Amino acid sequence: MGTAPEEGRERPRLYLISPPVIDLDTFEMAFRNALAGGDVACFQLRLKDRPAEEIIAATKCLLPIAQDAGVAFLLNDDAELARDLDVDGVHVGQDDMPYEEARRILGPDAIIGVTCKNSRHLAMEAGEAGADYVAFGAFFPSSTKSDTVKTEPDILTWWSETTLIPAVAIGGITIDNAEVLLQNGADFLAVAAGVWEYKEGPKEAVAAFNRMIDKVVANW
Ligand SMILES: Cc1ncc(COP(=O)(O)OP(=O)(O)O)c(N)n1
Ligand SMILES: Cc1nc(C(=O)O)sc1CCOP(=O)(O)O
Ligand SMILES: [Mg+2]
Repeated sequence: MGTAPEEGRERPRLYLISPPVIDLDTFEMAFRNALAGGDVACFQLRLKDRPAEEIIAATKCLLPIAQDAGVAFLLNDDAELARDLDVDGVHVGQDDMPYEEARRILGPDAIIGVTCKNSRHLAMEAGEAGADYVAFGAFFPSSTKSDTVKTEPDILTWWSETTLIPAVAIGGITIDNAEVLLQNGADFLAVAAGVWEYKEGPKEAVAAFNRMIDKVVANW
């Protein structure tokens, strides 16, 4: 991972979120293509409200691919399933389970991220509790999730000046709108539709995000 020498800030990275519903046969190839496109830090399997068997089957197929590529694999919502499937961690929202419970289930080494919407208070709470990252958003209208809270990029500036805990930016992020989030201090860009629905395909989307990140970092 590269760093920007002037500020000692880590190079921001891409955090892929799966579509909420997938056809595994098709998605496996899309996933391989995405990971072949360039640097990806993390993948979150977010099969929203799908049966456990579907999540288990998708994890068994996709986890080895992520591991081969050095990409962390997180489940959305379900810490117990994350433990049982031996993935790298879980993302929990405010209506899922408290961070502390997820940590108790998954142990000290798991990656646990917490949704903080547009709330400085929630982020401080999650950070003090020990979250590995806090997620702010939605910064832009999302075609993937409807119940979002509009969030302004300056929360990322405040967070990056307040703490070293990484900030994940999420919600409607595309290659065309992401730069402001990087300029404000996002450590990770969490993206679903902006990759899976990119007109030239997921591999080119990941490549284009990485080119954009490199361009921004070069000007720090
Ligand atoms: C990285 C990241 N940030 C936010 C969310 C949203 O979590 P949540 O509020 O629990 O909503 P659902 O994703 O469960 O619908 C996320 N999943 N990932
Ligand atoms: C899972 C999720 N959480 C959000 C939040 O605001 O907390 S927005 C979102 C959807 C991310 O997908 P896309 O990149 O297609 O908008
Ligand atoms: Mg959730």
